[in-house]
Amino acid sequence: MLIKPAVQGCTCIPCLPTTFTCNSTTSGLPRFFAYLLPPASATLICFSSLPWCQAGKAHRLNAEEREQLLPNLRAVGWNEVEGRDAIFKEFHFKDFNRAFGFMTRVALQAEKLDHHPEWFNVYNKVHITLSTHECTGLSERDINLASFIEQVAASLS
Ligand SMILES: C[C@H](O)[C@H](O)[C@H]1CNC2=NC(N)=NC(=O)C2=N1
Repeated sequence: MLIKPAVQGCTCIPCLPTTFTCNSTTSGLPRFFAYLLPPASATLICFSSLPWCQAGKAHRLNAEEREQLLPNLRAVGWNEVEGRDAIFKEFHFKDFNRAFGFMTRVALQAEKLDHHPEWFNVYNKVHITLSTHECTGLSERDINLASFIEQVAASLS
């Protein structure tokens, strides 16, 4: 079942992926799988049907949600941090301008979402760790921000 972003989807993310497939409900909320294009090999990311600004307190992802969401992020280079409930990815760009441009675009969206990455930059490298203070661990906010970050990185490479 295909759903147009204008009808459903996470309104917190303006740069919505192009294709949505509707799945069964989880915890009473319909969930949507977005195939991010590019990259050519489709990446599967799940969004809540509600933007988190309306979704109340962030909750730590449960085992079922992790099983559903993390493999797709692992496939594009995100890894779980050892000893901490967070995800990490290292990005490489052609030069400092591209790295800083990437950070600027992510920063503006992070501020809009009120969800901020922990990051480190030197020259063309950007290290990003995502975790949610509010629940001291990984929440859907991190998955959504990682998805946005992937889209920005793909648009710059
Ligand atoms: C008060 C303010 O809304 C919160 O501290 C926001 C800001 N940025 C945030 N960023 C992250 N990564 N997690 C949060 O829980 C969070 N909360």
